[in-house]
Amino acid sequence: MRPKTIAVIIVAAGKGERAAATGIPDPKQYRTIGGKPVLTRTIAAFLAVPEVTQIVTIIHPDHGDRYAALGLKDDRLLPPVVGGASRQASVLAGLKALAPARPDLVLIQDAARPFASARLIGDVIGALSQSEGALPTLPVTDTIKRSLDGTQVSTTEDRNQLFAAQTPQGFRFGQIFSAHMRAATVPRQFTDDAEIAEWAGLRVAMVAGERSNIKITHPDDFAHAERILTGDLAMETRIGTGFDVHSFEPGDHVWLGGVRIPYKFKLNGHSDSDVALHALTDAIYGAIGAGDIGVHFPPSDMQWKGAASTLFLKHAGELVAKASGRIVNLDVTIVCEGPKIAPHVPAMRTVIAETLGIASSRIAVKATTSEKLGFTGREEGIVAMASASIEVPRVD
Ligand SMILES: Nc1ccn([C@@H]2O[C@H](COP(=O)(O)OP(=O)(O)OP(=O)(O)O)[C@@H](O)[C@H]2O)c(=O)n1
Ligand SMILES: C[C@](O)(CO)[C@H](O)COP(=O)(O)O
Repeated sequence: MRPKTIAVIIVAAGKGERAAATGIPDPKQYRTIGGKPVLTRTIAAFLAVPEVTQIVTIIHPDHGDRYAALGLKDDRLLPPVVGGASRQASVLAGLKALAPARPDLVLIQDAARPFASARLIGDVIGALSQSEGALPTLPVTDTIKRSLDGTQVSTTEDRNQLFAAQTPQGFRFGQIFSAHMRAATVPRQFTDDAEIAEWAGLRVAMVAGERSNIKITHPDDFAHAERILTGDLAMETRIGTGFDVHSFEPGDHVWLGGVRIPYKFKLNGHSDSDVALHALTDAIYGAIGAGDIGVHFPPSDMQWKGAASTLFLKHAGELVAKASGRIVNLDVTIVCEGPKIAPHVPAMRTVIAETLGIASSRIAVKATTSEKLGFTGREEGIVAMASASIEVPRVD
């Protein structure tokens, strides 16, 4: 397959009025964090991703000299383009500038978010293989109130359905370009590109955002940004392991890795007995110190009788999100003489990826026989072993 062309629009044409501080003349995107201008950091984050083929920065008409003073040089950097009076208008200016090159994909990024990681950018690109749009989000952790007059609480929202949107937001170029062109003709301001995509009827998938991917909006966000750089708000990596065994009984199929595989036996157990998903689920629980599958889904509870094990895996993924964590990678090994696992590995990776909302490149499924030794060798059952690597906010 032809490599995809992936362009990036970095919108830097705002005035940064809310972040302005007395005695500091530079707008926020030209101020420094850790000695480097915010905009330089944002652009560098995308230059660090080899799949990115071109980057266009949208600047304010008064900031030409400031942009030139950054001294940025790279073959993939296009000349800056002047933006409009709103973020929406600035993005459209970027899309128009890219139209002659017509890239396959476009990522739209706020200059004011200097800490998007290469991994986050990769996840957004990865999600675009299955979705028309990809949006990094974080679950809302504060209780959210609605007020009709700004002084009295009117209602409390159900935060379980609320997510904070970040950038980069990724799209197929042609689709977001025509959506933006149409949006420019209606009397409505859209605050992000995902909202324009939703309005145009495009499907936008959520990928896990990052706590460190802050938008510098207010003066104290600079201190916050310095703390991110010095590691005070850094993430740490946790490892969890999972192990599961189920015995065979007469039957005609097994569930493994979320896939139904015809076989001469079935696996005995309370749920669908998917050993591979059980081991993975326990590995995730283990990495975040959240007990094990039996604690959350007791076998004594009849509601889990025959349950699809994707339900358990999804729950573990939700606990990771609640802990503001993110799955780095998962690895499971299935030990059995049969059925043959290899033909089903791609489908298993897809089910696991979709259940957890992560890229399938973060998932490995492997299989081995035990050389006819032991209970797996005698075809009495199947074993699965898994490990999970998960990043969570550092605790000291
Ligand atoms: N006319 C505009 C307005 C905003 N942006 C960009 O959109 C991003 C998100 O906007 P925001 O953080 O609100 O920036 P400002 O508009 O600069 O901030 P303020 O509203 O405080 O002036 C920023 O990188 C900003 O430079 C833009 O390119 N063109
Ligand atoms: C696009 C955005 O970063 C998503 O959170 C945000 O909406 C941009 O900031 P603004 O203040 O709404 O312009």
